[in-house]
Amino acid sequence: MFNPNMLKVYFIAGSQDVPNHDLNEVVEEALKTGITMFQFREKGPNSKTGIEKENLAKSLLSLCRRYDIPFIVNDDVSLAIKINADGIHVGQDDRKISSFKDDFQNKIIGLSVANIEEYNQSEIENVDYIGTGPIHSTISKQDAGVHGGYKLVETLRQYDNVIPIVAIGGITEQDVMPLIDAGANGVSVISAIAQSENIEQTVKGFHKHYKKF
Ligand SMILES: Cc1ncc(COP(=O)(O)OP(=O)(O)O)c(N)n1
Ligand SMILES: Cc1ncsc1CCOP(=O)(O)O
Ligand SMILES: [Mg+2]
Repeated sequence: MFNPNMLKVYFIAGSQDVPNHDLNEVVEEALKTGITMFQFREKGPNSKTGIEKENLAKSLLSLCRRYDIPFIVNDDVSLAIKINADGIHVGQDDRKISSFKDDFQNKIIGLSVANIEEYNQSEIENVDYIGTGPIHSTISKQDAGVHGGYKLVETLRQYDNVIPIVAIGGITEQDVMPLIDAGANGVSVISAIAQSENIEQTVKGFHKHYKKF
């Protein structure tokens, strides 16, 4: 089911990231123009909860299905199971993968890993990819911690030359080449797409840099 090419232009968003727009419209535009995976991250100030969150998740899931793009849920394992999402992304402080991995057979499991220490304490054998960052400073996650630059990816790639890595944190299209050079398989972005005034141009801009490889 999982293929590392899915990490190339991995869009992450929740309604809080598009305060003046309908998230369904933003995600549909991004799907139409070539994102390779989507993560529903409804989290932080002004995000939806309960039935509103669930209904939004369901409508975004059906949009992703229409474009045949994997729909991943951030953090909320119960929601992912309930709506039959294509996968789940968890961090170091979220639920342990061993506690839910049986429910995600043939689905995608992503884990945030920022450094070797986190790598060594993680159930790497149970994950399809790792999300590494923050590469740069970010406006989209208040507790993202100190940004570590391309070196974060380089260090993890030297340690494990197989695990698919997606970079995250303040990424724009100019970062694609150096991140791929550092060993990433793709980039994940919130604001570069969510705040774009021309989503088509932005998504195609990311893809353009892969064509140089
Ligand atoms: C692809 C990807 N990588 C990293 C993260 C961050 O996950 P986490 O550290 O659990 O933080 P929250 O996103 O839950 O605030 C991610 N979501 N996606
Ligand atoms: C979820 C997450 N994890 C580390 S940085 C980050 C936010 C990425 O958002 P942006 O692409 O807007 O910097
Ligand atoms: Mg998390």
